[in-house]
This record gives sequence, C-alpha cells and structure tokens, in this order.
Amino acid sequence: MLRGPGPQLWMRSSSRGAKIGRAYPTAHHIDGRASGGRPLHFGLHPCHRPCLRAKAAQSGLAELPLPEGSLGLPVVGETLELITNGDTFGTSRRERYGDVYKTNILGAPTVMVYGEDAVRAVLAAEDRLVASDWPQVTSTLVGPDSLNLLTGPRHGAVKRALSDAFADRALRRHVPAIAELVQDYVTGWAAGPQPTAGFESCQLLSQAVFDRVVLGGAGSRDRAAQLQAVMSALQAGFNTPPVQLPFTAYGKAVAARQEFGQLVSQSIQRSRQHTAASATVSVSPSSAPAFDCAMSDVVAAAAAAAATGTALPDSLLVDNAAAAFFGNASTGPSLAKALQHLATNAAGPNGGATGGVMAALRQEQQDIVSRHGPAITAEALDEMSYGTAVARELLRITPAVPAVFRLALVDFELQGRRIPKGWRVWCHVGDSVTRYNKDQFQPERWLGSSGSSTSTTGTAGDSTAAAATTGGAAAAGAVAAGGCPMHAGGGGAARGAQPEYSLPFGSGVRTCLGRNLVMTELLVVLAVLARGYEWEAVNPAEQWGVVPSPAPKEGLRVRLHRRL
Ligand code: HEM
Repeated sequence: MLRGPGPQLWMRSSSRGAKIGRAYPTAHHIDGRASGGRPLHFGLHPCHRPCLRAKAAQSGLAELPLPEGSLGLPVVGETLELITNGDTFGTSRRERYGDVYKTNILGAPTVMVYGEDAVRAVLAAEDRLVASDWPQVTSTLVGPDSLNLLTGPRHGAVKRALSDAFADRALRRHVPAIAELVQDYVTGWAAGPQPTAGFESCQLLSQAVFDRVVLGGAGSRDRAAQLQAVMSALQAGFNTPPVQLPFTAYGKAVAARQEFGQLVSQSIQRSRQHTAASATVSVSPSSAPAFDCAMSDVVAAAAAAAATGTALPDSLLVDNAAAAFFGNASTGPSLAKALQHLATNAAGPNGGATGGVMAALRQEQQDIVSRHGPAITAEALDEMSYGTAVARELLRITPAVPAVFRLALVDFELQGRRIPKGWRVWCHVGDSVTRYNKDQFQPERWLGSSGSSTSTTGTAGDSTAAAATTGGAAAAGAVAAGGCPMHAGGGGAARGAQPEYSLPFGSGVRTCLGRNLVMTELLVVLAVLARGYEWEAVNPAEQWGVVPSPAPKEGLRVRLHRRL
C-alpha cells in the first residue's frame, strides 16, 4: 500500500482553489507512455473537466514559477531535515508556502499537494499529466499485471473486470460470514489473557476476513497468522536493498510472494472445480462444494471477459489478488483505531455515561436488534447511520494511507505554478494528515441535520461520497447538527475556515478497489463490539507513529471483556 514517510510531513494551512492545467506544448511523455489529451478511461470527477479544458487553451507554461519551497542542499536536498525534524517538516512548510510546495527528499525533487480540489485535480489527470509512482520492486513483490502498475485502457479494463467482485452488492452476501468471524475473534480476545495486543489482534482479524471473503478460506487463526507473516515479509522487502538471497529480507519477501501466489492459485482451482461441479447435470448446485468468495467472482469475470476477447490470464488474477492483499494491510490499522478511539471517547460530556460515542453506537444497535433481530446482516448494516459516521471518522483520523504518490509525465500547471516533468507529486488524502496525534475524534462531523450519516451509499469513504459530504449541502447539515468544527460556520472553529477534506480511498481512476469491503468490515466490527463488549486502553494517550507505516507505538494494549 502507498504510504507517506512521516506523520508530521502533512501540515495544515488554508486551502486555495486548485488549478491544474495543460501539458506543456512541447513536452514529451516519459517511459513511452501515451501523450496528453487522451480521454481518461475511468472516473474523472466532472467538476475538474472544465478546469482542464480551460487551461489546455492557454500558453506560457514555461514562464510560470516553480512552486514555493526549497530544494535544499545538492544531492541530499532536505532529506536530513526530514529525518531530524520529521515532526515539523510538513507543518512548517505548508504554513509557509501553502497547499502546493516543492522540496527535495529521498533523492528526488518532489511537490507536496494538499487540499481537496488540488488533490482531486491531480488524481483526475492520471495517465495524462501524472502516473502512479511505485518502486521497481513492486513488479516482483506485487506483480507486473497488478492494478498498481497497469496504466491506461488496460488498467481500466482490468479494474472494471475486478470491480464487481468488490462491489457493495457482491459483498452483502458475505456479511453473515464476516460477522461470524468477527464474533469468533472478539470472543477469543475477551477470553484470552489481558491486556490483549489490540493492534496485532486487529491485523489478524483483517487477514482472517481477507482469507474468508477474498480467497474463500476458513479464516482460521492459523491461516490468518500465515497471511500476516507473509505480509510482514513482503513489507520488509520494500524497505531493503533488492538482493535476492535466501537469508536477505528481499529474498524472504520474494519467497513470501511465491507462497501467497500458491494460496491464490489454490483458490482459483477451487473456484473452477466448484463451477464445473455446479455445471454437472448429476450434481445439483446445492450438493457442490460451497465456494463463494471474491476470487470465485473474479474467475467468473475472467471467463466472461475471455468470451469477449479480453484475456485475463491466471497470472494477472494472482497479481491482482496480491494488490488486494497489499491494500488489505491498511484494514487492520483502521480496525485498531476503532478500539482506541471508542475507548477514549466512550464517555459523554463531562465524563458522563450518556452522550458519548459508545453510548450512541450501543443505542443504535439496540434499535437495530429490536427491528431486525440479533443477526448481523447487510440489512442491519444499512441502518447503521451513526456507525457509518464513526467508520468514516476512523478512516479520516490518522489515515492508514496518508498520501498517494505520482510522477509528473509532462510539465503542467497547478495553482499557477509549473510542475516539471519527472518530479514526484505527493497527494495528501486529508487535512488530518497534518494532525497526527493531535486530532479530534468527532463522528458527528459526518452526520447530516437529520442525524443520519451523509453517506448515501453505505460505502462511506468512496471518493464520490466523500466529496458530497465535504460539500456545501453536507456542511450545512453538519452545522445544523452541531457537527464538524472544521466546516465553515461550524461550532468550534473560526468562521470561514475551509471544509475538512478526507479522501481515505483516494480519488479518480485509482480509487481503492477494496473500499466497500473495508466499510463492511468496519461496520460489522462496530456492531459486534457495541452489542457485547467493553474495553479500556492501557495507555489512553498512546500515540501513532507513521514510519514505516501507521501503527500505535505501544501495540495498543486493551483490556476487553464481555458486557454483563
Ligand atoms: C482501510 C483500508 C484501506 C485504505 C485506507 C485504502 C486506501 C487506498 C488508496 C488511498 C488507494 C489509491 C492509491 C492511489 O491512488 O495510488 C488504494 C488503492 C487500491 N486499493 Fe485500497 N485501501 C484499503 C483497503 C483495501 C482493501 C481491503 C483492498 C482489497 C481487498 C484494497 C485494494 C486496493 C487496490 C487493488 C488498489 C489499487 C487500485 C488501482 O490502482 O486502480 N484496498 N487504496
């Protein structure tokens, strides 16, 4: 998964209107990619089209100044400052230079981009002005045919083929299985020695759900531990010299990738056997071995694509299962934030037992149980307006993916500045990236005036839904509900402040494939915890580090037990 280098690199200042412009008329695209002007194949946010068109008609890009900021010393740039002053590096620069500034870190000139308009505009220019920027080892450790590395129409075709398997309507049928797994794991946490290691437990749970929903496994503890070990080895492979020997971290990462590939191949085989058995006249579908998972949907989609002349070979399916597996590495940390923030925000105003986040969640669950019965179903999740707001807030605060990385394919304009071809462009997914460990957990910011979550889809965090909720109408609702203090005119903050933005799953053609799975999983976890458990954090003030990836610094120890 994409990650930023440090928590404090993303600091807040007022957002300016974003302007992203034309490709420099004489510029050529790097890496042999197609040149500008090609229609985007997928998901360009409509509000950015006029902006792109208007800018394309202008000239004089070469005269535009570079973004403000400093490239630092020759060769090392500002890397040493980043390492020694990581806490203030981004804050101070964003305050000094605004939402778009330049620096030179980790061996490359880099433009930092903040603010919803600017971030969306850059991400909407995928394949035309910018391209996804991954280290070379991605090809080996994820796969050359993974969505991360595919570009242009091929990326669009593969993403469309995979998307149905991860769509909300497909995931609904997995809700009972996810609920069963979550209940089983949380029961185990409560029955085990206390305090329990909350972060590790959440990582294992997220692996179990991935195993069950994506690969069609049982989600057993052994299998979750195996997947987590594979993921740890893979992640280590990104942070080490690519020397492939059996005892090097990179060599172990390559071996872990092979192990994962075998698990996926088994899943593909089982899908085909199940399909063949179901199709056999003598075997009724009900007596065929049950095998129902995202991989089986993907295998079916590949067969359908083949029939129309689009080849999706097994190696591509494996590569994209690996891409999904990497994506899923951000789910455990997001579940862990539920344990932490619900523990520390359980009480209501003045420490009272009512009015807190947990009390509101429990009340919502009581109402849902009285209407739907005790089973946690897709229909029950549909009714979790407050739970959805909590989930969105968990995704907003301390984002598991603080920034997504792009490379400028050509010179282009952003907010009146020239972004040179070949520079790195880091797009920050929310204002909250500037407030790691200093932020306020306030689910109410996502509630409309009716008290329901402003998400209309139940898949909050979808970039489109996120845009809607940070827009004017939702802001008005939030104000009416006493909601987000960051919204203009809202309760606690200065009037006229720019709205908070949160794009936890990115935006544009590369929007997260697994966002519906994440939301479903978060809602199920919230329902299970609110219905049956109480817990407290051993260190309620525990901070999160972000390097090499967001994680609580002490492992988030919690004492958790069943409610009496
Ligand atoms: C809390 C958990 C997660 C977060 C915060 C997250 C965030 C993101 C973000 C920000 C992107 C955009 C990357 C970019 O623009 O370059 C992305 C892409 C992606 N995510 Fe997730 N993700 C999560 C979980 C998942 C899960 C569970 C899966 C799969 C089951 C998944 C699969 C993917 C894939 C395949 C991509 C690449 C999409 C493309 O390039 O077209 N993610 N994710």
